[in-house]
Amino acid sequence: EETAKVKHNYQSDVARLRKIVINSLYSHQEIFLRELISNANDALEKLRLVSLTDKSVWDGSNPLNITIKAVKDEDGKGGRLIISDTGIGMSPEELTNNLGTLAKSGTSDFLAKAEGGDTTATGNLIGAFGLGFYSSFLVADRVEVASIPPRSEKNPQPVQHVFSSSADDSTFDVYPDPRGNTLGRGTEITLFLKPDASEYLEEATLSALVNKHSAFSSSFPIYLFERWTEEVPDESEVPVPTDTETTSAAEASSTPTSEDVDVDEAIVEDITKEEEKIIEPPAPKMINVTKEQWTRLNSQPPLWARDPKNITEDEYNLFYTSFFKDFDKPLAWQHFSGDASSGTAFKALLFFPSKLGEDFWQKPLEYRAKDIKLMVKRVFITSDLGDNSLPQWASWVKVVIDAEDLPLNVSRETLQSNRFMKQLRAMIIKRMIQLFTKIMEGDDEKKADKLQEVFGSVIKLGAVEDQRNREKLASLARFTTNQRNNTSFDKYLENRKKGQKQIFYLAEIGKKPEDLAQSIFIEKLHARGYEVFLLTEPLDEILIGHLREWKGIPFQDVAKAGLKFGDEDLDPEEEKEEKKELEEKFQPLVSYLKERIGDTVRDVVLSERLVKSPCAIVADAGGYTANVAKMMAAANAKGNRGGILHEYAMKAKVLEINPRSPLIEGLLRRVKDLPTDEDEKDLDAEEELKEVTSILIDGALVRSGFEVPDSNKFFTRVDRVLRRSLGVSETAEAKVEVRPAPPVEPELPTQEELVNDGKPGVILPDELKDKISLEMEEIDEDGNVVPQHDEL
Ligand SMILES: Nc1ncnc2c1ncn2[C@@H]1O[C@H](COP(=O)(O)OP(=O)(O)OP(=O)(O)O)[C@@H](O)[C@H]1O
Repeated sequence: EETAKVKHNYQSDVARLRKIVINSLYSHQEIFLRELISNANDALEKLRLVSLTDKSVWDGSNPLNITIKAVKDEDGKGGRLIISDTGIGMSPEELTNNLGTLAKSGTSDFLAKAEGGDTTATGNLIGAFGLGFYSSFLVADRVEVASIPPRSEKNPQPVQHVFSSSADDSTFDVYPDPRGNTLGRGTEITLFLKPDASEYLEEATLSALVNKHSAFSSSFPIYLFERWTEEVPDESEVPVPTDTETTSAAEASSTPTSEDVDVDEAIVEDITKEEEKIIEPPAPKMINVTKEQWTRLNSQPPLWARDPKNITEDEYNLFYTSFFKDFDKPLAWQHFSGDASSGTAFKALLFFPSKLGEDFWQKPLEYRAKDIKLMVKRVFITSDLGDNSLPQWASWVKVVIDAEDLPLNVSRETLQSNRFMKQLRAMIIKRMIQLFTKIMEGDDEKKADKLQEVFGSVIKLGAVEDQRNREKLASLARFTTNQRNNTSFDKYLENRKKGQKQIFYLAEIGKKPEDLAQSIFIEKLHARGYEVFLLTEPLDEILIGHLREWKGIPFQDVAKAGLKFGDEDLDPEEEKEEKKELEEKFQPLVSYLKERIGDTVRDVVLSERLVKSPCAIVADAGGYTANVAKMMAAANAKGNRGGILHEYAMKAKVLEINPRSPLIEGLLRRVKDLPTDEDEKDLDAEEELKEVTSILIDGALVRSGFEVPDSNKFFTRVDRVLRRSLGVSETAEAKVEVRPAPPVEPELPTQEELVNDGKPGVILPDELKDKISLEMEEIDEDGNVVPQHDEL
């Protein structure tokens, strides 16, 4: 060849990706066709977009389409598959950059995962990530891409180039196409199929595959080259008179050679001859002719333009997976049309995926919608809504929307200020909430559960983020309570007790609802049959903080002061009397504790919320609950101190004691027994009581989810109390004899010492130690084994 080939090395990520593709996606071989068609479709869309502003690129006359042609080798075994488009094409630089490098962010992480054998990653690989061009190597040993950009003012003399690569090369070549400009414009991808991929040479297979995966993925026509043979009367021949001899002569010409005819066929032939003698006149002479034709595969109008009544579930699923390149079927969809108030008629399809991509949760606040495909009269315009982009919580939704009468040749900037575009955002969100509601209120419980599983957090995020739709989204949010799962705020209110003027909740991030249900803060509520929301997700408490109330009823953190059952007024007289008595009775203990509590808590009160537990630490209305204190501590560890307010909030806690707990009664007795007279002071008893009190307060902190201020002291105290109850001396120390380490040894060990000492760096399990002997070889700088010296 005259033309110089330029050899390039693949960027290392490409080499890795190709390897993963070839090794791990073997069972998904067939996706290559969908990926290549999708690339061709993109190239055609780009051409059409460019031509809106530069007519020299495409004047609208010559066709925009995708063609597929299979060419079998002469020997009938292998062959080539050629996929062409008349799109934007690629210059030699673009061939090198687009096909030789991976420009996508997050690729490396992704590849590492897939290489580590993460099988969910392989599914994502096809879906979220998209393999694009590299999927060619699933079916091809070698791929040649010939491409030429359109003639334009900037590039008046484009030259058709070829990118060529084998599946196992670490390099690729780019060179001028020796055939010259055969394409005119666009790209032609030739796959030299692997021996085990020869099924993709069958037109029926190809046609079925396009119908399955790609029929909807392009609005440009996709043509398949079909070639078949037909038996037709040979019109070139003069009609033959009924003459047996000519017939057998004609037959002889189309019969295989004698070597090919086996015995069975010879017999069949005999029978045929017999029959011929009976049937007169003989059939006209037939010949085989080869017929060829380009058949359009995707002649149906796009799915969104069709009547929903005539569309099957399968069709929606297939459309979704191919159009949005998702590996999994959608969870739900809505097909709708209408006239926006701007006067623009449109048809639209909205899908909920069956899971949220990892990239969404990694950075939900930076995530931008990328799957809102705006079409005008079936022509793709943009998926960039610019300033009208969806709020984060909704940005994962997948929508195709086809407007009838938007001006086609407007720039993207003017498009964004178009009224229709401004309405689009609100319209999509409205439909999303509608679809959420429909599923939540529908009969399909499984689907509703799945919806909560996948989108539960997103709904809560929306309720926090989207003030306008807060009510609606919050009403879709579901929580676990001490009584049931999947409870909405409305359902909670239906279950409210008479007089109850608060919605009770308890929050601790990361805890399991079952564990939270054991909390001392809900002991009494639970025992009395009140329902309490158990909030365990980070967004839950934030949402409640934003809402403050539901239908006029305020939320009450049950770990905070201010909890009211609401039926206190209904308390019988005697109970009120009893309460007063208790307060008087426990007054000495309360006073004693108030002296002892120091900095940890602000006040000591008799508890209304405890049933079995002796005491609890409850946050003031303005203070931090244990949950918030933990989050603040984590934030402070990163260096931002909250100042005085923070200090205050950390300390704004109250110790509640349970007058019905025997432990507290016992404590009261001890306090009362303390001699008050200076002379009679029993220092031991005083000290003991102090210790017991400290343990009780610390225990209350831990039980209530807080940290003890000094865990060392705490355990020393516990230790002392244990000794006392075991009758062990409180001062006796552990008998210890510590042998000091041998003296300092600055010399490094010799090789021999090391070798004899169980071979450094190689650790064998005990049971193998005497079965395996390791032989050490010395290796010189060039990597050769140095001959061992004879042992003396
Ligand atoms: N038929 C084509 N015509 C013109 N350019 C193409 C064609 N096929 C691929 N390209 C170019 O090569 C680039 C890389 O293609 P590839 O299929 O690997 O990834 P992609 O299409 O960008 O991403 P994805 O397949 O995930 O959507 C494309 O972005 C495009 O610029």
